[in-house]
Amino acid sequence: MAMKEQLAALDWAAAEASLDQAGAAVLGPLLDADECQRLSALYDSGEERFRSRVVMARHGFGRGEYKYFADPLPPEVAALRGALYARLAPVANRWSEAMGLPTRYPADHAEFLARCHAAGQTKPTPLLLRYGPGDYNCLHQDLYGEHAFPLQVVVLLSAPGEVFEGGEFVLTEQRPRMQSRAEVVPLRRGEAAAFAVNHRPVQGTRGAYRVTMRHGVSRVRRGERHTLGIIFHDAA
Ligand SMILES: O=C(O)CCC(=O)C(=O)O
Ligand SMILES: [Fe+2]
Repeated sequence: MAMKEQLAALDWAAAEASLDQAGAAVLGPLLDADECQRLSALYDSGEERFRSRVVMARHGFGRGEYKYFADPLPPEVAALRGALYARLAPVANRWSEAMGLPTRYPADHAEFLARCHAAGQTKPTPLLLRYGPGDYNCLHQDLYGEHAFPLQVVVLLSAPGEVFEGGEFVLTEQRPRMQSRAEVVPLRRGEAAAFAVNHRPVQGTRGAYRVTMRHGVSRVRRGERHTLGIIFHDAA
C-alpha cells in the first residue's frame, strides 16, 4: 500500500485518545518489510545523505549511533514527515490550548518549517538510529531551539524477537510533586509510535496540569535494531 493510503487507514481517533491519555500512541503499521529494509540499509549507504553522525557514547547519550539526514531528505521520509505533521497538528494545538500556551501550529508542515527557518533553525532533524548488542539510548528530549513541535514519531525498522531482543522504546512522565511514571511502547517492525517531545497536559480534577516527558531505549540484548526518527522542528 502506498504511504498516503497507509496513513489514512490508521485509526487516528484511537491514536488521539491514547496521546491524550498517555502522551504516546502506537500508530499501527506504517511501513512494509521492504520499506523497513530499504531505510535500514540507507544507514551505511554513503555519507553525502547525512549532515552528521553522532556516536552516543562520546556525548554520554547512551551507546549506539545515529545520523541526521541532510537536505534534501529522502522522498519517502519527507512525505512521511509532512503527512504525519498534518495529522498531529490538531493534537498539538489542543495541547497548547489546554496548557494555556499562546503557540498555535499551522496545518501545513511547510509553514511550520518556515517559522523554524526564520528563527535560524534550518538543519533537518529526521534521523536513522542503529543499536547493536549492549546499546541503549538514555532518556532525553529532542529540543533544538526556540521552536519545537510538541509531538514526534519513531518508526521501528527491525523485527523484534527476530533480528533483535530487548531495545524497548520507553517513556517517562514527570508529574509535578509526584514520582515519575514509566511506559514501554511495544512496537512491531514497521509500526510507529507518536509521543510527546516535552510537555503535555493531563486533566486533573481542578483543570489541566502540565507533565514533562522523556524518551529513550532500553538495552539491546541481542542483534541489531534500526529506527527512523521523525522530528517536526528543524535544528539551530
Ligand atoms: O530508537 C528509538 O526507538 C528512539 C529514537 C529517538 O530517540 C528518536 O527518534 O528521537
Ligand atoms: Fe529522541
